[in-house]
Amino acid sequence: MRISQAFRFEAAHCLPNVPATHKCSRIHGHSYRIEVQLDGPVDPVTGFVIDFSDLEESLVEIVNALDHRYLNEVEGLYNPTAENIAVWIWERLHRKVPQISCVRVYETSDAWAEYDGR
Ligand SMILES: Nc1nc2c(c(=O)[nH]1)N=C([C@H](O)[C@H](O)COP(=O)(O)OP(=O)(O)OP(=O)(O)O)CN2
Repeated sequence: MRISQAFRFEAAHCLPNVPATHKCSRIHGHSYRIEVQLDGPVDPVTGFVIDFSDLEESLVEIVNALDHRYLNEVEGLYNPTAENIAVWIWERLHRKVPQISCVRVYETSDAWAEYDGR
């Protein structure tokens, strides 16, 4: 069974490794949407893969570390592309919730990066 939970955060960033002429070399903001997906068996008693509330609790620390921040200053996010944010979230969440199968980061409503640990 596959389940998913989404959360949002607002943050500013710039991309330090693009040319100075690239628009993303300047500080700008995004309303990020993150989708976390989990794969696992359904517990026959609860009917859950995992309780959404427990997953939400595991996400609180991660959201607090990102929400209303300048992402380049967050430890481990010197170059905060959508790809690198997906890996950053995966690494922190996977320690707490080993059933996660992928993390998807929407930087805009049209563009996302997805990481599944590979
Ligand atoms: N592969 C990636 N490419 C880009 C990333 C990224 O994280 N991974 N990030 C950016 C910038 O952060 C940029 O702000 C996003 O650019 P864009 O998709 O063009 O978004 P806009 O809202 O500025 O879109 P408009 O179409 O100009 O309105 C760039 N590339």
